[in-house]
Amino acid sequence: MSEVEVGPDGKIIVPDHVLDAVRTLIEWTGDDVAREGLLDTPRRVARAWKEYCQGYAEDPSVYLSRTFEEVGGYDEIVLLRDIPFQSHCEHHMAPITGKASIAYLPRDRVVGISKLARVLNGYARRLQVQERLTAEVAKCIWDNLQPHGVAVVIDAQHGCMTGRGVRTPGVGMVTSRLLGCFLDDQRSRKEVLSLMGY
Ligand SMILES: Nc1nc2c(ncn2[C@@H]2O[C@H](COP(=O)(O)OP(=O)(O)OP(=O)(O)O)[C@@H](O)[C@H]2O)c(=O)[nH]1
Ligand SMILES: [Zn+2]
Repeated sequence: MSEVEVGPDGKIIVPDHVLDAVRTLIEWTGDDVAREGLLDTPRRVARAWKEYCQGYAEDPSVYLSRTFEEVGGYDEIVLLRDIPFQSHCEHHMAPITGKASIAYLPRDRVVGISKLARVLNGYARRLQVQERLTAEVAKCIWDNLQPHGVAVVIDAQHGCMTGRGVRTPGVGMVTSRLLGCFLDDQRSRKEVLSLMGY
């Protein structure tokens, strides 16, 4: 990822070639980059994209480095249900909006629950396909917490299918990645999917 410079106003300084790229796209779509309402748009668009894609500047596994072992012997499923998120598809750079449910069965330690949402956002704020996003979140939890099982289910709508192309608003894409006991043991799988509401 390229380094960013920040100005005295605390905002990212956008290099000229990035401004030019946005201007080129605006012109190509048919508008006039010199009209007043669009003068600052290239800078805003560039900064917005840096924010949409701020996951490139993060290593989500860092969020799972702080764990707690004193959990009163709790050894059941921990689930964060229906976490809203936004990502962008790598094919059209169109928004992917949806919700994710993330569960794990701890082995000997748990993590602060907000960290599961942080891991999700760390991967969502990149150019993605939903399948990879689902797999990356699951793998990160599996590798770093070494739990008995991990389950991630994502239900999302793709802007490239609603605002353009096939234009089918309201269609959800559902992906899942089950690891460990949630993959191997049918009862555990049923339990976690039912807690998630599936
Ligand atoms: N599997 C998968 N496909 C996606 C995802 N996001 C977007 N797509 C699809 O990526 C495909 C790209 O297909 P192409 O034929 O190369 O592009 P296109 O001509 O713009 O396709 P249309 O969207 O059908 O107009 C489309 O079918 C999209 O619906 C995703 O997260 N996972
Ligand atoms: Zn797309």
